[in-house]
Amino acid sequence: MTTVIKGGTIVAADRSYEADILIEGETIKAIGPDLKGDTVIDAAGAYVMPGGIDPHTHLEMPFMGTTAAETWESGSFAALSGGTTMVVDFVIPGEDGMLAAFDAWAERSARQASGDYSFHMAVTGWSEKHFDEMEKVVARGVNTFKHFMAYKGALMVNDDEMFASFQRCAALGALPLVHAENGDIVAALQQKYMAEGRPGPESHAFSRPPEVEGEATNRAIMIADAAGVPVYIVHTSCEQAHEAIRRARQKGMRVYGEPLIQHLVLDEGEYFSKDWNYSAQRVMSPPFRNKSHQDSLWAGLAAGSLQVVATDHAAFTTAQKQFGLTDFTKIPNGTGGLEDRMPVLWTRGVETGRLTPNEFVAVTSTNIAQILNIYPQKGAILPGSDADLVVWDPTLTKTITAANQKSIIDYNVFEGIAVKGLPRYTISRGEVVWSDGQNSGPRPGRGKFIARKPFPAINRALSKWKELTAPRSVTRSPEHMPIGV
Ligand SMILES: NC(=O)NCCC(=O)O
Ligand SMILES: [Zn+2]
Ligand SMILES: [Zn+2]
Repeated sequence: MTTVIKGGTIVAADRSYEADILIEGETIKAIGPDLKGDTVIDAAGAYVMPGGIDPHTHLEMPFMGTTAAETWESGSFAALSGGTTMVVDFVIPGEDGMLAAFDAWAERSARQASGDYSFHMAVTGWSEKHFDEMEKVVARGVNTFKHFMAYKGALMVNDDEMFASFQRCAALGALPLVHAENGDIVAALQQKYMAEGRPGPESHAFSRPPEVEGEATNRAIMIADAAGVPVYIVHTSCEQAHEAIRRARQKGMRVYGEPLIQHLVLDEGEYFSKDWNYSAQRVMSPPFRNKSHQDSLWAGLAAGSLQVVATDHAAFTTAQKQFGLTDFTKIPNGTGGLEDRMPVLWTRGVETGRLTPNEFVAVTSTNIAQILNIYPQKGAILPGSDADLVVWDPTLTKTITAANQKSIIDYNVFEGIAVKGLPRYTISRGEVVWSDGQNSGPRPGRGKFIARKPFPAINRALSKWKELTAPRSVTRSPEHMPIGV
């Protein structure tokens, strides 16, 4: 069974050109003019791009005394409807450890996901068990380990634990990921605002200023350098953190930064609404920042000092947000965005000239596939690549509203934003899983787990350089030593 995507302009991270794409089964067979197939997908007037990859989601995550309400079924369908064909979700171990948590995530996703997925593993403490389990997790196809420098008393790890885990990552060929906020200072500021009788959601932003994120980002980079391993900073939201990443990269360090679509377009004013629900629905960490931070993030994407755009989709209902009605520290942290990342980034990025279409593809798909070591299976339009594609129609428009979304959450943080540029078709491993105007519907269970191999090349380069530049002891002959030693 073959399919031809006809008449479109292929937009890859490195170039744009006109060609048809022949799909055989689940993969791309050929690219060229006048290709023929059993069925034809019309791409006239449209761009054909690699399907989006969201490297940061939390579907059905147990967190802050509740569980994120977005399910694998609703979340993966929401993703496909917005042009995202793969998500990478965070496995958060409980008391039973990493392997038991992996199994729970694998069971939920295998049953429900309609698009492809992969996992990161969180390291939430340090012991011999963590050390041993990390190797088994890598063998199961996970090459990224997440460290929370915030959420004190829950997920947070200290510097020595992070250093130990980063060294283990280096040895296993894995990449550490970091939520960079100084958790001690956040906890102290949270107490201060509560003690002052300021329990509203705006205090969430006050307790997590950009300096708290900048300091932790610098510290994470320093620890990664000491461990001889690259590092990926998740949800980079401010100039202070971006500056740390930029500076490290200029020094030759392999440091990656991930802004979220929310931080690029929504600002701190969201927390000053008179409507408690409205502000609480937007509580996430780090919080939304002001326009100057947004400008910094956009500039970083264009300049290449920031590489990817994610959502950190951690979607809680309004009722769940109300757990923090009298105490902002109890509002479950997180917002949605899976469905809207691609259209909002296109509208605010490409339509305004802040990003080229090729840069759009790089930050929504290709760079992510390369950093996570699944390129060119994903993130590419090349013969042999998975046929994960979006036929992107730059003339389609809609106004985002919770009333029409695929997500099952009862609000949308992008409510009222008019977007121009949407998928005409989303294709996942050769199958049309979304077509504008005709609800193809999700087929829970069709999504596949994508195993990711460790990164021997980068880690070998780093460890070789570390060895060459390591401090050397001085060998001194007896005549150069004080008498009696
Ligand atoms: N970002 C957020 O507020 N919630 C999800 C968990 C995390 O990534 O910190
Ligand atoms: Zn985080
Ligand atoms: Zn997250």
